[in-house]
Parts: sequence; C-alpha cells; structure tokens
Amino acid sequence: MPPPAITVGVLALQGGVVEHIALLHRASSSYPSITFHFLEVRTPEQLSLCDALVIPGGESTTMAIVARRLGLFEPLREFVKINHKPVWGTCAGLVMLAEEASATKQGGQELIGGLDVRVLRNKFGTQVQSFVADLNLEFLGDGEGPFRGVFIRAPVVEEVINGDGKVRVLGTVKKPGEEEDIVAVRQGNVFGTSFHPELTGDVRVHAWWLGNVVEALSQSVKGEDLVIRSGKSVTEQT
Ligand SMILES: NC(=O)CC[C@H](N)C(=O)O
Repeated sequence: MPPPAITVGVLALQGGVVEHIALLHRASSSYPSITFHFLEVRTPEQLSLCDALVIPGGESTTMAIVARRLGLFEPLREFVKINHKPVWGTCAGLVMLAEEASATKQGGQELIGGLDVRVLRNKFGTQVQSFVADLNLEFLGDGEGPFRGVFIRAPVVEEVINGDGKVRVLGTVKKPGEEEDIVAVRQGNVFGTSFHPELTGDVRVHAWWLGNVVEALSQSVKGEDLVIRSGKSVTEQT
C-alpha cells in the first residue's frame, strides 16, 4: 500500500531548486491518490521530515561548502547511505552523490557519495559549450520518443568503481566525433543524471522518479532491494 502522504525535499542551498519543485508538482498529478508535499531543505531538521530528496544542479563546490557550514553532510550521508531513502541528483547533484570525482577544485571537494562511480566534472567544457541532445531513455518505457537532455557544464560517469554490478547505466550520450558517455545511472535508491530534466518542461523523468519513490515507500525495503524497472547493469552491457 502506498503511504497517503509523501514529503519530497529539494536541497535548496544553491542551484535549480524552484524548477525542480515546479516539475515535481506537475509530475505528482500522475499519482492522484497520494498527497505530496514538496519542501525546500536547508537544515538537518527539514531533511528529517523528508521521505525522498532531489539534489539539484548548480555548483557542487559551492553546495559542498554550504552543506558543511550548515551541518548537513552527515545527515545527508545517513539519508542516502544508511536509511537508503530515494535520492535523485541532477548535474551538480550527481557529482555530490558520486563516491569519487575527478577534475575537482584544487584541494578536492567533499562529496556525499552513494553511487559507486567516479564522475568527471565539466566533461564537455565551460558554460558556453552547453548543449542539448536527444536522449534515448528506455527506462521511461513510454515509447514517447527521445528526451531532450540539457547539458550545462555537465559531469559524466567516467568509471564504475565497484564492479559488483549494482550500478545500472540508464542513459548515454554520444557527441559527434566523441566516445559515448554515461549520463544517467542508478544504484538502488540513488539515481543520478548529468542533464537537467527540470529545465525542459518535459515531466517524464520526474514522473518516473516519483513512481519509484512511491514504489520504494510502498514496499519500505532497503535501497539495494528496490525493484529496478529497467536498465542494464554495466557488466551486462559489456
Ligand atoms: N549545471 C550544473 O549543475 C553544473 C555542475 C558543475 N560543473 C559542478 O561540478 O558542480
């Protein structure tokens, strides 16, 4: 049985917060029997009210500094890695959810972790090299055609660093003349995208993720046991 009410937080230290909340509101209409509350999260107390969390795009270095100052790092790690609550990171949010990152700022930067991957920050260059690409996101399973991926100083998943097959590749992009890059991954309760669905007006990824949140809370199982609706494991792919 799905819970009658679900609180979804959006980490609101910096970055694309209102855009996510707007699309989450729209996506929630796909689940009319459930009351959703969407909460901007800036404190450990607010985080403790959440059943699931979105970490938006923005600038991961800034987010990390602010999260540290506000005493949010340990509560965030507990939320993601001990309580296994559903979490989705977009762009800078994906960086924050990686266990390792390369091309970090000098001296490194603090990460929450949860995804056994190393991300490469700013893979495609600076702001002016931002681009849009049609992505084939099979996990949406809707047959409604490609999803417009918006990439802004985007990271990619450079390597899966724990080869036990729990990291599932859900999306890739291939720029002309370049090799294919991994831009969407999932490991149990943690989902990450290099691109920004909240900037497209296309509600499909938000609706899919909210569906997973509902499913996870209905089953109230640990992250590792969540039903993976689709997506091949990395080992299956190679
Ligand atoms: N649009 C974005 O979120 C950019 C992410 C940024 N390059 C970072 O590493 O934090």
